[in-house]
Amino acid sequence: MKPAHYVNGVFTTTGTAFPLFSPVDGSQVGVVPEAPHDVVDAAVRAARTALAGPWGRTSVEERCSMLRRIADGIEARFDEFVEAEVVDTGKPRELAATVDIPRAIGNFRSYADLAYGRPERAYPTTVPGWSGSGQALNYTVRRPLGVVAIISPWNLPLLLLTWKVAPALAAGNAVVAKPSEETPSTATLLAAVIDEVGLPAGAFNLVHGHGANAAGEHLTSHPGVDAIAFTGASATGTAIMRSAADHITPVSFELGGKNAALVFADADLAEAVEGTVRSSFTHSGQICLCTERVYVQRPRFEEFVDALAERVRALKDYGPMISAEHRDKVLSYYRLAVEEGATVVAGGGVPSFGDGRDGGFHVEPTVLTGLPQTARTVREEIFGPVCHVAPFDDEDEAVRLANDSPYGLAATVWTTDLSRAHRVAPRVEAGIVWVNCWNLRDLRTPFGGVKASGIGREGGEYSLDFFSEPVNVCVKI
Ligand SMILES: NC(=O)C1=CN([C@@H]2O[C@H](COP(=O)(O)OP(=O)(O)OC[C@H]3O[C@@H](n4cnc5c(N)ncnc54)[C@H](O)[C@@H]3O)[C@@H](O)[C@H]2O)C=CC1
Ligand SMILES: O=C(O)/C=C/C=C(\O)C(=O)O
Repeated sequence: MKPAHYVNGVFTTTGTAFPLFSPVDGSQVGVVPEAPHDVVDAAVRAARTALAGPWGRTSVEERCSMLRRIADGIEARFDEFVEAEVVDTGKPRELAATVDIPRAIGNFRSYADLAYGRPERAYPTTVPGWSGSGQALNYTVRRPLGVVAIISPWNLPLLLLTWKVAPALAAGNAVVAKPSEETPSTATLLAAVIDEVGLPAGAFNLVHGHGANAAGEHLTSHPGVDAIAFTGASATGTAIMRSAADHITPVSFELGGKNAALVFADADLAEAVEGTVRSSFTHSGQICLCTERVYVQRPRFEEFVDALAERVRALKDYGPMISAEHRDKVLSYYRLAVEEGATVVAGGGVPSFGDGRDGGFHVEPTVLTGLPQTARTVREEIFGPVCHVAPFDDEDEAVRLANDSPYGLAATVWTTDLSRAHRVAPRVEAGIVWVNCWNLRDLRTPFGGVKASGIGREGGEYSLDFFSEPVNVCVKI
């Protein structure tokens, strides 16, 4: 299915088309329509109208049933979704088939369960001295925020889009979504499924296009938008927040990370190495949760670096960077690392496959050592298949190094000492701390970051809270 906007229940390709390239071999695989301002305006208007119409009158039971049917609809077209995700991102098919698409289905099912079973609190109130009984019943009802703009990135396109769309719809909002300009295909398929399920026109709208000075910015600065949920770069979060400030629009932000792994000398080293291969190199490091800083307790430092480097040199079946631009950015960090004095213990360049992939946007999985904590390579998010490994001496130093970052999204602690795990985890300034694992996700848990890694929490009830407004009703008895 070719990328198309979906506005008020109608597919359209209005707007200048821009090319879509395969990250695997650099070939052009399609075109994407850039939504002009009037298409974005029409989407926001359609969403507003939907709230005043049948969509605004749906019960939570009806919405949850629709969410389940959307999940079924994605499942019925599973292979088509996998193919579209692979074409757009170049990620290994297995990753799309075992993570991205199943997780999108899971997002709709889990929010259907959560929204349906959601309790609210009531407070029997007595106010001494109040004329009459002085008694009341206070209870809370939740009302949707209204028109919600959802802006999603290219790294986990359907997973991250549906992570926001599902709770937004469950809570009764009308959605205008803009996926990344690099990955429009699964979002268009999602619109097709939503169309088949028969959501009232305007409840879900999709516009394609770029971010700054284009469809994305027009949407996030739109006075008709009541809330913005965004996942992407921290710098983009800053820009969106500026637009949102004009209308005091609430935001939920999942931003970048420069995530640390702490490997203590008592860790199961083989497990820590294998875990770091996953945490640093899954999807070629293009996940905000990926580890880019590894700190290893000094007695095991050399052993860890040798074992990690050997595993990383053996990685062969990895995907490309999303674009030529992003590849160039990652390679500029590989050069910067050397200028800053790094030792490149694995990778560091561009691979040669001897086939069509040489026209694509691959970079080598890379392990660095030898940089000071102040190096830009150690402080800035690279978002590629690279980690820097440095030694530490004791627990306090490990925590200090982990926290010495403008970001605070995720961290991993590798230790067999349970007391240490419980001591260290709460001291790390991050939204998520994994112990002896990485990216083991439960969709009910709070998800988000501190410092430059975001604002607010999504996941489970946290998303339902963001996408709704609590209203206190006080009934005098
Ligand atoms: N989840 C994460 O943490 C992600 C981090 N990144 C980082 O960001 C860098 C840049 O990648 P991009 O694709 O440019 O990420 P980005 O943050 O610019 O793009 C994410 C989404 O925001 C939209 N957008 C961009 N500027 C906007 C604006 N001013 N107003 C409204 N919407 C806007 C984009 O069109 C896209 O849909 C990457 O090199 C990587 O380091 C990128 C994607 C995801
Ligand atoms: O929810 C997950 O499992 C993964 C989330 C990843 C991001 O938010 C990201 O890479 O931006």
